[in-house]
Amino acid sequence: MYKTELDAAWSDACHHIVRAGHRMDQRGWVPATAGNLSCRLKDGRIAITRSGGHKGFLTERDVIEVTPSGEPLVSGTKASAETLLHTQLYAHDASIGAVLHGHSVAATVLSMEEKSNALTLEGYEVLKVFEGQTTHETSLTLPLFENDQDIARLATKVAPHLESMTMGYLIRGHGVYVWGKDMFTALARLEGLEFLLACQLASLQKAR
Ligand SMILES: CSC[C@@H](O)[C@@H](O)C(=O)COP(=O)(O)O
Ligand SMILES: [Zn+2]
Repeated sequence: MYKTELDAAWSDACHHIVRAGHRMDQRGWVPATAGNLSCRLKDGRIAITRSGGHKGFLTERDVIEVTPSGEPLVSGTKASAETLLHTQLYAHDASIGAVLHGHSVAATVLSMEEKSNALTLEGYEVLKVFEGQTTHETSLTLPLFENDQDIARLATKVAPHLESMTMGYLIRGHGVYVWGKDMFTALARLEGLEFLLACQLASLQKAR
């Protein structure tokens, strides 16, 4: 492949990340510098947001390349502190092309209210936004992991569950990870999920 084609693919990946970051910010899912976004190019390169950037003001310059084990390719650049949670998903499943992480109010509060190790959403029409669902008479269970500032250690807690997870998981008091075959799919899943989490939060508040 020629360098210009490689660069065009990189630009495209950055564009997807930047647009998704802006949308997540507009929806209130990534307050201040919270959240991180990545995608994997067809040639295997991994593009991820740099650590500490505001996702509402993302530009192409805030996207950096990391190796499959999460090391920045260019020294002096600092990849997301949670890069390992992205790269473990890419390593686990070759069909994953994008990973999104947000810190919405609903994901944060519900993950603290739920005391078990999973949160189940059921009976909602919007469950049908997820592929393969044809009725509201279904449920989606998201694994829920304890938060940990040691991301390598957190990744080891997530690892045994990778095989059984379909599209995402929650971290207690922290937020949500969602993935898909490409950025459009990951973003649509996140949007569906955030809607359901917001509904669940509203019914919890009503019940009190
Ligand atoms: C600034 S609060 C959120 C961070 O601690 C972290 O959880 C996060 O999502 C963003 O980290 P980052 O290193 O910018 O990718
Ligand atoms: Zn986070």
